[in-house]
Amino acid sequence: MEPSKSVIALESVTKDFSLAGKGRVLRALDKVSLSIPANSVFGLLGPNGSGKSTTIRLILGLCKPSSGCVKVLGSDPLDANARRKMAYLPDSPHYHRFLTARELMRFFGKLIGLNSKLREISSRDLLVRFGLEEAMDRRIGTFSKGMLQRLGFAQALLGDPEVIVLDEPTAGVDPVGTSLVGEFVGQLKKDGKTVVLSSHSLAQLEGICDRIGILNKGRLLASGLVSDLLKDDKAQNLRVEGLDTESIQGLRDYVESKGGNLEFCNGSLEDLFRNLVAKDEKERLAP
Ligand SMILES: Nc1ncnc2c1ncn2[C@@H]1O[C@H](COP(=O)(O)OP(=O)(O)OP(=O)(O)O)[C@@H](O)[C@H]1O
Repeated sequence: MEPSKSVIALESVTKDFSLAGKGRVLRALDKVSLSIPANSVFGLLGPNGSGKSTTIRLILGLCKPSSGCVKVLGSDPLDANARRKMAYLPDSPHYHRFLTARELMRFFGKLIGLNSKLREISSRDLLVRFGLEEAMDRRIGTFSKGMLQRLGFAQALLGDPEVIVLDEPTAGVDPVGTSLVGEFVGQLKKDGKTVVLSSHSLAQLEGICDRIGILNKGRLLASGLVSDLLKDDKAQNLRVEGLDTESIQGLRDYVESKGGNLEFCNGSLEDLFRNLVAKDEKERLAP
């Protein structure tokens, strides 16, 4: 997709950080280009230090590229109009313990400029939607982790944003919380939103994202539709049970000698990720 049609576009973005006192720079992102179309769920994957948070910060306008260009909804991420349509949920938001859920929603509603009527209606609707109806007048300090997670989702949706950025939404979350993230993101997609999320949890992202970008040491190794990337990946699995390698080979020879085909299925996102990172590491070591 052309960058102009993207909701989020990075064009050859490099981000260098100067290392204080060392007179050197650290290249956190190296000529990264990616394009995220409207109504997609884009997962940023990568090992520690690969540049996921830096990419998110650039998209949110919290830092500027050293070179290259970032556009959100066709504008600079610092453009007030673009910012109004963006929401961000950090991995572990810190809310004031003494506020009630409703007060917190009012507070954020005020911050984003909702008038008092809309603030009240949206706060209530969102708290109800995320199962916090009974708890909306309780202090946040008494909330369980799951309730805090749901409150975070409700807060992120105040102002009806078009683009929602979730930083590591599945980090440190149990399987119930993880499936809630899946449901939440699935609903956002149905509502026509564009979602960007980062994670180390490959298996979880596979069910949630329709597009991914894989980063390693600041380089974007692959990006696109999960289905296309997995189709292209050379690592495929043969799904058979109870056979050793020799028998599988025998089975393959036999089937092929009869003019038949063995059924292959796509590898997992985990395989794709591991293969790409291993290949990149090998290339970096090559003289
Ligand atoms: N403000 C900064 N000053 C100096 N170096 C930085 C700064 N922010 C990030 N870096 C470096 O840039 C690289 C990419 O960091 P980034 O936080 O984007 O990676 P990440 O993929 O989000 O990592 P993690 O999964 O561990 O959170 C790392 O080497 C990091 O140390």
